[in-house]
Amino acid sequence: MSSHFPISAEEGKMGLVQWLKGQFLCHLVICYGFLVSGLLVNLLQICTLPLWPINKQLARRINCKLGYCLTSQSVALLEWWSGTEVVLYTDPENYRLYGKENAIVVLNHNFEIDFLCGWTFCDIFGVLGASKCLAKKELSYLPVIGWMWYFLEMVFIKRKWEEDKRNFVQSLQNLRDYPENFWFLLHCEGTRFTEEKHQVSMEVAEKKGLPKLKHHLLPRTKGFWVAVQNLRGTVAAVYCCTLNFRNNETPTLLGVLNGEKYHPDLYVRRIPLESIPEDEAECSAWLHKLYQEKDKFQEDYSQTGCFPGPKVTPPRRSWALINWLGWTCLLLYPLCLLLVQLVKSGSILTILATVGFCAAVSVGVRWMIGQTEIKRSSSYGVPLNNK
Ligand SMILES: CC/C=C\C/C=C\C/C=C\C/C=C\C/C=C\C/C=C\CCC(=O)SCCNC(=O)CCNC(=O)[C@H](O)C(C)(C)COP(=O)(O)OP(=O)(O)OC[C@H]1O[C@@H](n2cnc3c(N)ncnc32)[C@H](O)[C@@H]1OP(=O)(O)O
Ligand SMILES: CCCCCCCC/C=C\CCCCCCCC(=O)OC[C@@H](O)COP(=O)(O)O
Repeated sequence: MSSHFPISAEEGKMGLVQWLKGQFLCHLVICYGFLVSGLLVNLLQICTLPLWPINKQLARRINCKLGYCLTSQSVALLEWWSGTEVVLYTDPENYRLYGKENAIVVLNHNFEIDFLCGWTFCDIFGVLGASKCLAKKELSYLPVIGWMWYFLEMVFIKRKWEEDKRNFVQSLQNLRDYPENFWFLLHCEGTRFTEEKHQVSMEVAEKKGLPKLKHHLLPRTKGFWVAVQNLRGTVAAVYCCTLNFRNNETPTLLGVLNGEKYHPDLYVRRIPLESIPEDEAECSAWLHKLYQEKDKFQEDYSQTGCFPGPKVTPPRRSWALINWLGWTCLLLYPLCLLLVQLVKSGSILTILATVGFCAAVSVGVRWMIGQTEIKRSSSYGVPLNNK
C-alpha cells in the first residue's frame, strides 16, 4: 500500500545518496582508486627494500605509514561511505590503555567483515598501520593487500604445525623490537564459523571432555600458547574481544560497498599477560575456559542485544577520510584526462582497451571481495583433523 505522506526534501536527498551508493559506476571509481593506489603503495614498499639493512626501524615506520594509506581506505569505506558506527563495550579504566601498549587480540571469527571492524578499532586507537594477524598463507598471495602485508611483517601459516613452527616462532621473535605499538590478532578457531565446522569441532570437544560451545568453534590452542610465550615482555595484555551485530545482521563487504549501514558491537576485556599460565597444558585449559566465557557473552547478547559493562561509541577519525579523498582526487584526475582524450580520439581500439581495463578492475576487486565470503571458506576443520 502506498503512503499518503509526501516525502520531505531531506528524505528525497537521502534516497538519492543511497541510490548513488548502489551504482556500479561509483563502485568502479572506488575500486579503481583502491587498486591503483594499492599498486603504488606496493611499489613504494619495494623501494624501501634497500633501507632495511641500513636502518630497519625507519624502514618499518615508513611501511606502517604506507600500510595505513591503503588499509585506512577500507576503514573510510565502512565508517564514512556505509555510515557504520562501531560500538565498544569495555571498562573505562582499560579504555585509556588501548593503543598505548602492544596487545594480543583474541577475536571470534563468525562474520565476513570482522577484519574490517577490527581495522576500524585499530584506526580509532592509532595502531592501524602496525596491526598484525596470524593469517592463513593463502592470504599472502592476495594482490595488493597480501603483498602489502609482507612488508608489515604479518605472520602467515599453512595451518600445518610441523611445517609452520619454525617460521612462526621466528616471526614472533622479530616483533620484539617493533618500533610502533601493534595489536596482534589471533582467531583461535582457525577458520570461519559454519554449521558443518561447528558440528565437527563439537565432536572433538566431546571426545576431549570439554563443554560444548554454541557460538564458537573449539579453539586451537597451540598458536595462542606460542604467541603468548614468544611475546612475553613485548606485549602487555591479551584483549579478549567478542564481536556481534545488532538485529541478527549478517554483514558482507559487498553490502558495505553498496553503502549499507551495519551495527557492530564489540566487547573487550583486558587481561594482563602475566596472569596467563606459562605451561602449555595450563595455557590451553585457560584458553578453553576463555572461549566458554565468550560463548556465554554471545548467548546473553542473543537474548538481550547487549554485552556487559558500559558502552561507548568512539568518534571516527578524519584521517581515513582525508587519505581516501586525497587518493581519489589524485587518481581521478589522470583518469578523467584519459577519458577526455579517448572521446576526442574516437579510436575504437582505445575505447575497447578502456572498457577492458574497467572490466579487469571490476572483476579483480570482485574476486578479492570473494575471498571474504564465508561460502568460499576453506575446508579446514572438516572433516575431523583435516589440516
Ligand atoms: C579495543 C579494540 C580491540 C581490538 C580490535 C580487534 C581487532 C583488531 C586487531 C588486529 C587487526 C589486524 C589484522 C586483521 C586483518 C586481516 C586478516 C584477517 C583474518 C585472517 C585470519 C586467518 O587467516 S585465520 C586462519 C589462520 N589462523 C589460525 O589458524 C590461528 C588459529 N590456529 C592456531 O593457532 C593453531 O594452533 C595452529 C594453526 C598454530 C596449529 O594448529 P594445529 O591444529 O596443528 O594444533 P593445535 O594443537 O592448536 O590443535 C590440534 C588439536 O586440535 C584438535 N582438533 C582436530 N580437529 C579439530 C577441530 N575441527 N576443531 C578443534 N580442534 C580440533 C586435534 O584433535 C588436536 O588435539 P590434540 O589433543 O591432539 O592436541
Ligand atoms: C576503498 C575501499 C576499497 C573497497 C574494496 C576493498 C577490497 C578489499 C578486498 C579484500 C580485502 C581482503 C582482506 C582479506 C581478509 C580476509 C580475512 C578472512 O576472513 O580470512 C579468512 C581466514 O581467516 C580463514 O579462512 P577460512 O574460513 O578457513 O577459509
